[in-house]
Formats: sequence, C-alpha cells, structure tokens
Amino acid sequence: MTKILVAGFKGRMGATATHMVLKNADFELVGVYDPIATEKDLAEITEFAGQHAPVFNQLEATLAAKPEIWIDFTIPKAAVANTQFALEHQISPVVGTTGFTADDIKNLQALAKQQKVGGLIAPNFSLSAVLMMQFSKQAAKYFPDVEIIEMHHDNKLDAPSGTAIKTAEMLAAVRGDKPQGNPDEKESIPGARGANYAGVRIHSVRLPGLIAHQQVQFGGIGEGLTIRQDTYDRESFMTGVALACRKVRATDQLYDGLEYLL
Ligand SMILES: NC(=O)C1=CN([C@@H]2O[C@H](COP(=O)(O)OP(=O)(O)OC[C@H]3O[C@@H](n4cnc5c(N)ncnc54)[C@H](O)[C@@H]3O)[C@@H](O)[C@H]2O)C=CC1
Ligand SMILES: O=C(O)C1=N[C@H](C(=O)O)C[C@H](O)C1
Repeated sequence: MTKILVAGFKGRMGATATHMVLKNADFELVGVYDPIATEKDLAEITEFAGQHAPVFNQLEATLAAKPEIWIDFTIPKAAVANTQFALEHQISPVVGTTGFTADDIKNLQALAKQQKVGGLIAPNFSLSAVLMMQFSKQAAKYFPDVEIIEMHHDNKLDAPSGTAIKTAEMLAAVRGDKPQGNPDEKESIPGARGANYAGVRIHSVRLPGLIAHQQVQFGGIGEGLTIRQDTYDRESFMTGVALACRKVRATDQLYDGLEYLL
C-alpha cells in the first residue's frame, strides 16, 4: 500500500483528495495536514466519521506519519515550501496547488534531481483540460491569433489560473512572442485587454456558481475556432491525482504537467 499524506485537507480540493485516498484499496492515508486544523483525528470531522488518520497542523510534525507521497492542494504562498520540504525528506510530491513561478519549478526540479525523488506539479489534473491544452497548441500552428478566457469560482486566490498560464506557455512554444490587436490600441480603463503573456491576452472571470472553465479562442480571416473545457465537479481531478500517486515513485524527476505521466 502506498502511504499518502494530504496537505490542505480542510480545503475544497484537499477534502476531495482525502476521500479519494480513503476510497482506493492500494492507498493508505497516513495523515492529513492543514495549519487551521484543531482536531487530532480525521474521524472527529463529520464528513470523515469512522475514518481514522492523524491530523497535523505543524509542518515538521507530519514526518511522524512517514508518508511516501505528499498530495498538496494548499495556497500558492505555502506550496513551494511544502514541496521543498517533501523532496528534502524523500517524500514524492503530487502538487495541484497553482501559483508556482517558472523559477520555482526549475529550482524544485533541481532539488528533486539532487535528492533522486520523483514527483509531479500539475496545474490541472483533469483529462479534458490536458486535451484542451494540447488541442490548443496544435491549433496555434495554423491560427496564431488567440486569446484565453478562464472562468473560476470567486474564492480563487490566483489570477490568471495555473491552467491559463500553462496554456499560454504552450501556445508561445508554437506561435512565439507575437503582439496582437491594433498596435495603436489604448485601454480607456486599465486592464481592459487582460494580462499579456508573449502577446496572448488572458482574461480572468471570477463568479459564484462557477468551478473551473476555460475557453481558448482563435481568430483567422473570416473564421474562428473556440476550444472550451468545463469542470462541473472537483471529483474530475481525482483520476489524475490517483494516477500520479501510482506513478511518481517509479520516476526520479519532478514533472511539470500531467501529460508526462499519461
Ligand atoms: N491542479 C489541479 O487540478 C487543481 C488545482 N487547484 C488548486 O489547488 C489549490 C487549492 O484550491 P482549493 O482547495 O480550492 O483552495 P481552498 O482555499 O479551499 O483550500 C486551501 C487549503 O490550504 C490550507 N493551507 C493554507 N496554508 C497551508 C499550508 N502552509 N500547508 C497546508 N495547508 C495549508 C488552507 O487552510 C485551506 O484549507 C489552489 O491553488 C487551486 O488553484 C484547484 C483545483 C484543481
Ligand atoms: O482554483 C481552482 O479551482 C482551480 N485551479 C487550477 C488552476 O489555477 O488552473 C485548476 C483548475 O482550473 C481549478
């Protein structure tokens, strides 16, 4: 059985991941971690009644659980330090938290190599999102004029979303750094044209009722193409998280994207 600890278990994704680990017979939930936790045992929480696992609210204390895998769905500010901590202690990170910079990822990959520990940082664990990004990359060869509209629930901390940033990186690998729109355009209200990644505009919508959605909109002469992905339930991320937990121990590098393990 693979020994797993879930960091951020009091949050929306962390709680979903905790249920996922409990449901899979080849996984053992050895602990859960969240600085806001006041319980000692997971079973004290109504939605986990009857499911026993130690609860930690201090980072160092989690080592007592001896996890092999560190699932992280926390906050951008904490996830870099958590991932570093996991690697330093030979624990394989499976990280869904977004907000990592390219430098953060590069430094953590170097640490993973040095420690000979495999892991994964993925801004999106849903298969439809991975396909949406790959189809968009393909389309950018023929339609280099493109904008991204990402739409999320209004509790999200980071903008643009990790998925939108990764999509923009993948588009840039094909279309290069190319400005779009009228070279003389002026924003009457600052921000009207959205964020700018290598000339691709990214628009972030935050509304109650949404979970996670993204539209990649291409324009050509007299035609358009829209590639859209919708998340209706956070359960959709769990197939990818479980797959990563089963595969990362067999690697000795820290991958950046679920596609490397599919
Ligand atoms: N990769 C993917 O497929 C997905 C990634 N996400 C990302 O996952 C992250 C979490 O999202 P939600 O669950 O919606 O957020 P949330 O706000 O519901 O949960 C975050 C949890 O992290 C806890 N936390 C704060 N500091 C911590 C620390 N130092 N160590 C451990 N836990 C800590 C908070 O107390 C909270 O319970 C976000 O960055 C989000 O963008 C969300 C959905 C899918
Ligand atoms: O915060 C979320 O909810 C999500 N965050 C990830 C991101 O920033 O791309 C993945 C998904 O979009 C849900």
